[in-house]
Amino acid sequence: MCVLSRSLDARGSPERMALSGVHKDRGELRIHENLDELGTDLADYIAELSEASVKERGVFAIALSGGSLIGLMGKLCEAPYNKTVDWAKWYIFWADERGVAKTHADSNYKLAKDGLLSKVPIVPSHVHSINDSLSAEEAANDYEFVIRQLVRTRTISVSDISDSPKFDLILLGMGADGHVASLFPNHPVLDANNEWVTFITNSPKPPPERITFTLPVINSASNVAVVVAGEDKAEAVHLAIDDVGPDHPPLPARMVQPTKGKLVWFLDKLAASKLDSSQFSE
Ligand SMILES: O=C(O)[C@H](O)[C@@H](O)[C@H](O)[C@H](O)COP(=O)(O)O
Repeated sequence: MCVLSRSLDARGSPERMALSGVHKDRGELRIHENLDELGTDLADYIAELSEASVKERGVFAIALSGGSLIGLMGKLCEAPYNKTVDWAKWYIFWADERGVAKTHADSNYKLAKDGLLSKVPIVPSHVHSINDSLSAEEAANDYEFVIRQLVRTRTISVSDISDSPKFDLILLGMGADGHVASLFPNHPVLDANNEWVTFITNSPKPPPERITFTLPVINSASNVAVVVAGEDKAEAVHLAIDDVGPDHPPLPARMVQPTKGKLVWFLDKLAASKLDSSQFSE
């Protein structure tokens, strides 16, 4: 990837270097040799956004997804982040949740609780999980109601160009089919524009019932990070980032285009292996 630059990480550590670059219209790319480096860069990035947001607004409203993302965030539970991050100011949300009990192995809440939230001093009342005792439709409505209350009190900011919530950071994984959150390719859920939170009952990836942020909410965030690792994702990364022409209907990941916010891709070199480096600049 000759056009990408090898730069110091955010803390200037010579040991932790990433290939980084900017795609002309698909955001910033941070490509890492291995998952260890990716995890360190991701932890640095989240810690910096948290610090900036707490300084500016007094709180940090962050939305998580499921999948391998949570494991890749694991370094946040370690030094120095476990001591330096202002955890008491974090408010946690989910960009999507699966229609299972919170105690179920498939629950995104359980994944984050076990892998991250139980290991750092988050205030329990700041954890806004999706209600697992309701139907998918009711849970989506209920979650939107919760978010509306928190927008009203400005725990979550509001977009200045629509009435959408403006999360400080939304973290997304991406499936090999290009889905993000529970927004799947060719699914009518991609057209949900009037709701902040919606639901599906026929997910191609089990379990079938899911609750998800809609694209307008994702694209209203101040920051969106898409975190992708593994060779099986390389084709979807290529289709989501490179200019591939009109023959390819846009993948959901390609529809992630923050209106005013910043988009950053955290990739390992396997996931980035099919990118067209001629489309990047330093
Ligand atoms: O609940 C979910 O299934 C997700 O939130 C989903 O969008 C996930 O992030 C991707 O499928 C990537 O998952 P992997 O990183 O595990 O492939």
